[in-house]
Formats: sequence, structure tokens, C-alpha cells
Amino acid sequence: MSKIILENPWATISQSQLANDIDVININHKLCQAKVSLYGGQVLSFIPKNQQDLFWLSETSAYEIGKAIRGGIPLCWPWFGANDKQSPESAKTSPAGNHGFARQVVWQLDNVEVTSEQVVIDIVFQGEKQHSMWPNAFQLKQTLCFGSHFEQILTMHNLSAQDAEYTSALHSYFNVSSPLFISIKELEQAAFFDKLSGKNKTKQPIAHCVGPIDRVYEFSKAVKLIDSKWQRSISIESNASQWVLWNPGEDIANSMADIHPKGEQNFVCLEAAQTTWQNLPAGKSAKLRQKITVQPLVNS
Ligand SMILES: O=P(O)(O)OC[C@H]1O[C@H](O)[C@H](O)[C@@H](O)[C@@H]1O
Repeated sequence: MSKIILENPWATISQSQLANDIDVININHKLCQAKVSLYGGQVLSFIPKNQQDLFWLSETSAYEIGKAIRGGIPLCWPWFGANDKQSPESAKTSPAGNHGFARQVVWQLDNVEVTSEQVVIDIVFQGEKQHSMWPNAFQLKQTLCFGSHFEQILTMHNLSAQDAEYTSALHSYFNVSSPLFISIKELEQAAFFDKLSGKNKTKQPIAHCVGPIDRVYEFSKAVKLIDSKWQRSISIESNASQWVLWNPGEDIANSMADIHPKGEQNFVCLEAAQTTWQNLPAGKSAKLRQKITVQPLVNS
């Protein structure tokens, strides 16, 4: 069953159920189509007119409260990866879990606006004492703009009287012809931390993005993910200071139930990230944003 939220000459916005307690907002605009899961506050799909989906979504993802959806743009917050502040004792009783809790909670639809150019969706999640490693009261708001391009703005408000620290990433799974045909020239200028070897590495050429590859690049400028087979260029700009590049490769992917067989051969994760702790003073807010534009290769 689908419920119409808004309908006008430019767009139809509806809400439907993906699974028990998991609702999705469906966007059908004259310039694009998109889907946003309220569980996880997660963009699942964005298809600009005459394009393939920009995002990859696993066919075997669990749609289940307590598990993250595999694909689209999971939000890593209030920590990215393992929480390195957690002591082994505390991990025994209340493990922090990878990438924080924001991708495993139900967000609320706050506002929808439609113009001839775009659909703007605001979703919010407000909480307190969500985890012993992040007890502060907070509000998260995502402003998601879907038109001929896509923009995502995450606003984090610390509503408590205590300062807090966060790490975060907009963990985009880009839909690609194959990691074999992907190049990201801009990142070749940057040093990176290789999560696989645990070592810092100097800049090096990226011949392809076939995994296993798991790197944190110190680079804040815009990047272009060039897909030479599909002849498209995906430009991403962000206010983050790092880019995380991840593809699990065949062996790790085969061990992950929520990646469908050979699924790793159709995505590259390129994540606007802050993996070092950032201060979020009491009563203050901070923003993490990205803007994604796709173009045929000949015009880029
Ligand atoms: O399986 P998840 O918790 O979603 O994490 C998936 C991946 O996310 C990031 O890109 C990290 O750099 C990887 O180390 C991690 O394996």
C-alpha cells in the first residue's frame, strides 16, 4: 500500500512499506526518481532522467530493525568504523558496533518541498542515551535534494550541556559497470591510510578499484569517479577532509550474507568522511555535506 504525500504537476511523492516497520519515501519528479528509507535515514536510489541508478543496493540486504541496509548511502554516525575510544571491558557489555547507531534507527519525515527543479526532503532523528559511548542529547537532520543532481546535508546538533566528539561518513555505494573500469585521478595526488595493512602510504596510481581495497585518503577537494565502460563521470564535492575508498573484493563479499553473489563487482564506495574525532560543543551544531553530479564522459 502506498500513501500519496504530495502531488503536483512536477512530482508525486509517496510513502510505502519496504518491510515490517521499514517505510520508504518514493520520489517521482520530472527530472529524477529516488527512494529514501526512513529506517537508517538512508538514500537507497537516485536515478536522474535518462541515467542508470547512481547508487548500488544489495539484492540480499536485510530489511530488519537492528541491521544496517547494505547499499545506497548509509550514514556512519556518531562514529565511523570501530569506536576506538571504547575499552575492552565496556565492549563486552555494550559493544559500540561498526559505524555508529544512526543507520539503525527510524527517522521521521519532517518536510517535503517540490519545485520544477528539485524535490527537497528533510528527515530528522532526535535522541538521547542511545549508546553508552554517546549519551548526549542530539538532533540529526538530513536535507536531501533530488533534481538533475543530488545534494545531502547532515546537520548534527548537540542538544546537551556537555561537549561531545563524533566521527562520521556519508557512506555512498556508487553503482558502477565494474570496479575494474573505475579511476579516481584526484586521489592519486593524496597520501592515505591503508586499513588493510594498517600502514600510512604515500600517493600512488589507482589502476582500478577492484577489492579488497580499504583506504582513508587525506584529501578534501572534489573527486571524479570515472566509469570508462559506462562512459560516465560522477563528480562529488564535500566539506569533509577525507575520502574513504572501499570495495571488499570477492572473498570478503562472499562471506557477507547481505551482499548478493558477485554484488561487489557492481559498486565502489567513495565516502565523504571525518574519521578523526571532531569536537561538537554543547549546544552547537556542525554540518557534513556532499553534492553529486553525473555527466556523460564526453562532456566532463
Ligand atoms: O559492514 P559495514 O559495517 O557496513 O562496513 C563496511 C565497510 O565500511 C567502510 O568503508 C570501512 O572502511 C570498511 O572497513 C568497512 O568494512
